[in-house]
Amino acid sequence: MTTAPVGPEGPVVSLRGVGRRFGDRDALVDLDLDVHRGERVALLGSSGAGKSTLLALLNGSLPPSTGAVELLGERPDQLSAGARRRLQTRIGTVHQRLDLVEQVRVFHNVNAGRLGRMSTLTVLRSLVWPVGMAEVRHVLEQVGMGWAVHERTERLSGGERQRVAIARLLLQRPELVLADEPVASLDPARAAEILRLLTEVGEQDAGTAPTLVVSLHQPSLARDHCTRAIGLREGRIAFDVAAADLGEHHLQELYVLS
Ligand SMILES: Nc1ncnc2c1ncn2[C@@H]1O[C@H](COP(=O)(O)OP(=O)(O)OP(=O)(O)O)[C@@H](O)[C@H]1O
Repeated sequence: MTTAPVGPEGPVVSLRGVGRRFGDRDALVDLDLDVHRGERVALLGSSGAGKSTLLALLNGSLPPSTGAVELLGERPDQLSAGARRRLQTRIGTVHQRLDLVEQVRVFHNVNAGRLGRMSTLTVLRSLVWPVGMAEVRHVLEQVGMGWAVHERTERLSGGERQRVAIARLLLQRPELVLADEPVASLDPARAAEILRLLTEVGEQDAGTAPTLVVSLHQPSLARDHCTRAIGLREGRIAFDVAAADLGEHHLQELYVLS
């Protein structure tokens, strides 16, 4: 198994001729894509364009139907289940549904960020005697939730839950951060704040530039927080431009009904 981080030159994500089919429907068609360390990529596209499918390929949870997906220098579809899980501990994903356990206290949810690095015994023991509380407190403070360490997760608002999910990511210290519409239900100020936090996840250690792929519906957020914008239309790349160059004509390509 290769565990060394990908060198600065090697792409964090490399897709060659990648397609994904569900039954008789093509969700993604013949994608070629490289993402390099430090890039912040916004994925734009109308509903059903293939954004979530692409993010599932990028976290190794979904194999491609055709072509090759390489993540952090490895082919997840060619790894054993154990090696794939280890690879996935190096990739942090924030889903729309956040995947928090509602009935437990916040520190348990944050501590789940290191599950891949702890033995099963330590995981079970930590349910009773939580480990690493100082670190948990620290990452919660980073997202402005230091007060919530012992709160029950079910009592938190939607925006607070989102911050807890990001604190969990901070503890995981992933090399690649993936986020599927993380700000879809937030007001503009909160949306900007969550994106700022997401771009900072990888900046904890000196010299570690964050690599982020995030699906968004608001082009202004892509321009403000990302370096690159990729438009998906009907499973294909419609454009791939510097985020600063994202213009009205790009969006028309995506959102005008055919
Ligand atoms: N598990 C699945 N089974 C069957 N079809 C699927 C599955 N996942 C995705 N699809 C189909 O693949 C296509 C792309 O879906 P995907 O969820 O990737 O789009 P999206 O761009 O993320 O859309 P949205 O913005 O609505 O979340 C859609 O036609 C969808 O119905």
